[in-house]
Amino acid sequence: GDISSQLHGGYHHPLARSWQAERQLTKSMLIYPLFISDIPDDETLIPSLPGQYRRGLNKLVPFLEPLVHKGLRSVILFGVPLTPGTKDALGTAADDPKGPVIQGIRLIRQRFPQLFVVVDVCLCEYTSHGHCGILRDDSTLNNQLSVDRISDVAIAYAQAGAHCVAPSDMNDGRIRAIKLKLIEEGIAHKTLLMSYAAKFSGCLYGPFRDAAGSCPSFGDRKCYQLPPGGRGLARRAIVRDIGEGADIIMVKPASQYLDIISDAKELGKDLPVAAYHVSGEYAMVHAAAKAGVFDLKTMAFEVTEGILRAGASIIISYFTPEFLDWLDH
Ligand SMILES: NCC[C@H](CC(=O)O)[C@@H](CN)CCC(=O)O
Ligand SMILES: [Zn+2]
Repeated sequence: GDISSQLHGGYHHPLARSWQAERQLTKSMLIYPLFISDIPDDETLIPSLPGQYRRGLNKLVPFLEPLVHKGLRSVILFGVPLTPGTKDALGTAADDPKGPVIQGIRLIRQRFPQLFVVVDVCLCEYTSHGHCGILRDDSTLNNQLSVDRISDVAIAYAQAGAHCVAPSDMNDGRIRAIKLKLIEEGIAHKTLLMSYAAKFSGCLYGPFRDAAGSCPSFGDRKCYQLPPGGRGLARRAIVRDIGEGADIIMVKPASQYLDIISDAKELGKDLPVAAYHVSGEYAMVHAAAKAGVFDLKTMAFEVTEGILRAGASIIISYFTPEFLDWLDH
């Protein structure tokens, strides 16, 4: 037949097939989420997040040592305050210098200087109401108070040694506020600002909320996380956050939002795009593999291939420890 109809020759060999991919997963693309609690010797399995644990400060180093040895390059920290009475309406504990996150930053920076430390910035783990900001009397978010508080927390984490701060709150204007305060504090030159720019509401965060104890005590996050159908809103949020000074744009969740990752790459073609393979997506792959739908490792790579194909070059993934092993063989 017509010679232009012949494509098979281009991918008949495994190496040629690998050449067809614009990006291939490497260890340096992976960021591993860590749940750090305020009970020093805590090491508790998170039932809804297979193989993942909540750990206190005393358990972090022994856990991380072998992973760093295997090539772990970056972690993203989430604080899990368990001590009763820690939470309040303002999320005061979020930037407690004695809290698990700030102490975790210092410990990890000191023991693993080669690790790139990303810190999630939000209030939902520290507020009594569980929302990602400060509320008005009518229970809607007070944008100005929330942005002021979130940006203060981001600065505290940066000053404690975070290489990167990543606000996952989805309050309007927090990227600009954080960038301005980083500049005022004279640390903008050594702090990467990664925006959860296109973060969608939905049912894929359940296991995380179990782990972090960050469920909203009433209502939901539909008025500040993006509506799943809102592709235009996501594009507008991405353009806005790039304009406000984001150094990396993140899309979250990942596997059901590949069009948004592709949009982010198009709109932010000069920035790296990150994608967060969230707790529900991770748990889904485990549950399906356990049900015999497919092989776990095969699917973990297949999901990741799609996320990379869509345009991401950084992946936040709970599969990171396994990928460190799988990528070596
Ligand atoms: N700050 C929001 C946390 C948010 C989940 C939520 O909406 O509660 C994500 C953490 N950044 C959840 C991540 C996950 O599910 O893995
Ligand atoms: Zn939050």
